Amino acid sequence: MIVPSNAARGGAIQIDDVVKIYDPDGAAVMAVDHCTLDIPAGEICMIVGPSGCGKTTLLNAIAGFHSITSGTIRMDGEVLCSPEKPKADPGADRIVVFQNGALFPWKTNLENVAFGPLMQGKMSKKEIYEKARSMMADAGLSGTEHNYPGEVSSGLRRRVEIVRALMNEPKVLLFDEPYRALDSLTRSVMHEALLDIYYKNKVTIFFITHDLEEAIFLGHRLVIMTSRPCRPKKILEVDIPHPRDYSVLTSPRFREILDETSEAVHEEARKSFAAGEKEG
Ligand SMILES: Nc1ncnc2c1ncn2[C@@H]1O[C@H](COP(=O)(O)OP(=O)(O)OP(=O)(O)O)[C@@H](O)[C@H]1O
Repeated sequence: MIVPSNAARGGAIQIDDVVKIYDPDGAAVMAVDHCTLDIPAGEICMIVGPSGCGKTTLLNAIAGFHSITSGTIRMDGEVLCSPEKPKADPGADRIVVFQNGALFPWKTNLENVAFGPLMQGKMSKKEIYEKARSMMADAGLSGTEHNYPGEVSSGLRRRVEIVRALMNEPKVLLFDEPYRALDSLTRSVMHEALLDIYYKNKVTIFFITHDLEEAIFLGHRLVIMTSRPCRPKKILEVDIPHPRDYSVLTSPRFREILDETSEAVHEEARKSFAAGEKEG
């Protein structure tokens, strides 16, 4: 296994036999079915599955937005949620990166990045701004500090979103199809931005996507989910070394992994379509 090098920082997620049933006394929609998955600290774990299979439900359970019905989710061995406490407490250690429109348009990029820690008041204003500037520089955002989000390209805006999340020193970043509906060129810029920032921070990344090529390009590991209710159908290490760049997309190994996985993904997509799940 290609183990990323930040186990010390934490952020390992253990999903153990998790079930989620919405509206158990009424329509009883089972979204997650006895799902077990261990994500080591610092891994980019790509969750691939058809529309409506239950991926977001799992992400929301980790983030603490929704309860689970049974099973346990732990982070670094500590229980986040379980039958005794079905909903995890949301926390700054697990942040959902909202990729579009979550920046305050009336604040500069620097003010956006500094906003969370300023609200928390745990550090001095001077320290916060120093840290914000340094993290922005690391993410290739020098020179954009005093621009408003609307004044920079969408690629730079997305970097600002991620840096804003990282200012809180999370252990886990959660992404829910952030690049869906973007054209492939813009997506490739986003992927580059994400990996650039990841290489400097090495947080655990739980990343949901429909797109197998995106999953293989970014991930240390692919978790292909079944159609609803979701549970891992196939888990595969992506044994292409990081750091990666776009030449990976044309490499023979990339094509081989795509061949090995696309049938599993399409089979689940067909089942999902036949079951009438909404199209994403
Ligand atoms: N609050 C809710 N009440 C009832 N059913 C729900 C609720 N939220 C989600 N569902 C259902 O649970 C199933 C899984 O939804 P979920 O959003 O987790 O899937 P997904 O894989 O993230 O889908 P997509 O890729 O389309 O975002 C779907 O059938 C959905 O309609």
